[in-house]
Amino acid sequence: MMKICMVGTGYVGLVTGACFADMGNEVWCVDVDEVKITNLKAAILPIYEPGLKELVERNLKEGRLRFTTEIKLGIEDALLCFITVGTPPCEDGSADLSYIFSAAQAIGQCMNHYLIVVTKSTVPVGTTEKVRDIIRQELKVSAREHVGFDVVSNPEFLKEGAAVEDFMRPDRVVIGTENIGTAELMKQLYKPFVRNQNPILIMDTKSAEMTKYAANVMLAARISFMNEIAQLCDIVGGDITNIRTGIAADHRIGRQFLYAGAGYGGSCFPKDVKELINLGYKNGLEMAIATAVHEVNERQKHYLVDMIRKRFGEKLDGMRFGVWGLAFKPQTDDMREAPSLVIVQSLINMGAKIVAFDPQAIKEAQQVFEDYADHIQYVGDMMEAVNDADALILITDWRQFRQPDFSDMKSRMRQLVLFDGRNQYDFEQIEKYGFEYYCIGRNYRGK
Ligand SMILES: NC(=O)c1ccc[n+]([C@@H]2O[C@H](COP(=O)([O-])OP(=O)(O)OC[C@H]3O[C@@H](n4cnc5c(N)ncnc54)[C@H](O)[C@@H]3O)[C@@H](O)[C@H]2O)c1
Ligand SMILES: O=c1ccn([C@@H]2O[C@H](COP(=O)(O)OP(=O)(O)O[C@H]3O[C@H](CO)[C@@H](O)[C@H](O)[C@H]3O)[C@@H](O)[C@H]2O)c(=O)[nH]1
Repeated sequence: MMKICMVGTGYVGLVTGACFADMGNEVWCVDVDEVKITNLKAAILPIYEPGLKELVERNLKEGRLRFTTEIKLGIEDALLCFITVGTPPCEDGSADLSYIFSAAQAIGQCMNHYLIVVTKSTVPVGTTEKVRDIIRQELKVSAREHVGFDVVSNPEFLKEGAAVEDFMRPDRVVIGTENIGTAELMKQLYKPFVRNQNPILIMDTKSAEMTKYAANVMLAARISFMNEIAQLCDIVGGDITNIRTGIAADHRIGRQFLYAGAGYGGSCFPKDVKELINLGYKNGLEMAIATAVHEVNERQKHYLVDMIRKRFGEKLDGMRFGVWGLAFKPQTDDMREAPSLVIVQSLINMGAKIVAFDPQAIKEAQQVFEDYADHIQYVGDMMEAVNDADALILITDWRQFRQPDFSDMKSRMRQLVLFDGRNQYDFEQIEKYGFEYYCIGRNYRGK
């Protein structure tokens, strides 16, 4: 059993804290957001994440997981303190490290015994050392210079929508430290999570920090690459789904993250690609691949809108578009950088009315689209979204959209036009019902 403090109780802090607690550790989750903490004490979660509520409820009840706004209380008995605050993008694309630095300051101000401070947030190379400097400085000010501590980089690789599963069974755990004792302790902490020969990788701090960016940008690059090939297929022919299976059979390429679609979104890929570009720029190196990954994704987010424009023209006044899926991916209510933001706003700006359904993200969407409220109607059932619609747009690949009742849709829609941003349907299946079908990288009409 280890005593652990999480500073920042968002996706990563809450999932990590709950999973550590579930393995028998004693965990305090700290956050500056009082409402969040009050709710969490009553097991009311700020996010939707499969399996997380049960985990929080169980560990709260059994006393291993506790919540507070007071960092002093959180680190009082702790041996490990994880920084899991946000690192959102600044205007220029660089990571905003102000939350990291204020967390480090707060830790330094109340630390009075040996503590290992772990940066789990995604941070650019050198940040963990800056955290060390800030803590050292704070200890000096409080004349507690004799208090020892260490810093470690331990980036997190969980995916939203599968966060608990990913944390409980990680492909690998990356630990960046130059200290053998700290490495050993971190290994002990993660031992229960590592199965099937999946490694715990000990490396230097800077490599650990960079590994996180390299992983995300590599994954984002696969998606942008497939999206670009898909757009080319729409011009010259070929079906991106065939091409995907054709290349995925090569073990060197593999099967995952090769799905063309409406573009990648979320709180990680877009910001991490931009930060890597920015880090290169600041250091005199043009990050040509990351730049292209970003640019292709921006273009991809407009691709469905371009198709709609080609089909219906510039002016969509009086037209009604059903939308299936608003979250940036299935199994989450997260709307950060979701492709739906670009698509819905563009269509409204062209005069359209939107009728939207998402299984989890409607509450989030209402906030995000506040300025567009007069032009969006939210419905609680996927079929309601297609009533009187001139077209249906599928943006997020929630499983429940996989096999809809096409004949019911046919009886409800004004025009049978379907824009599928996630290649969910077969042509034969769709055309049998008389739908005009547009998708990504399978639209070649000149055959
Ligand atoms: N969301 C993911 O799937 C994911 C996965 C891997 C890594 N990451 C990285 O992890 C970090 C956190 O991401 P997130 O999605 O969990 O963020 P989040 O926005 O969901 O949560 C951050 C939390 O930190 C709190 N906070 C801010 N300053 C604080 C302070 N000084 N003291 C205490 N709490 C404070 C905020 O109130 C918020 O609740 C980011 O760097 C992100 O890139 C995220
Ligand atoms: O083949 C694919 C796979 C994903 N996506 C899109 O890519 C985005 C990101 O998806 P995913 O990676 O599943 O979700 P995230 O929760 O953003 O997870 C990523 O970002 C996290 C935060 O850094 C990392 O920890 C994870 O390893 C990394 O996968 C979503 O918009 C998906 O729709 C595609 O378009 N095609």
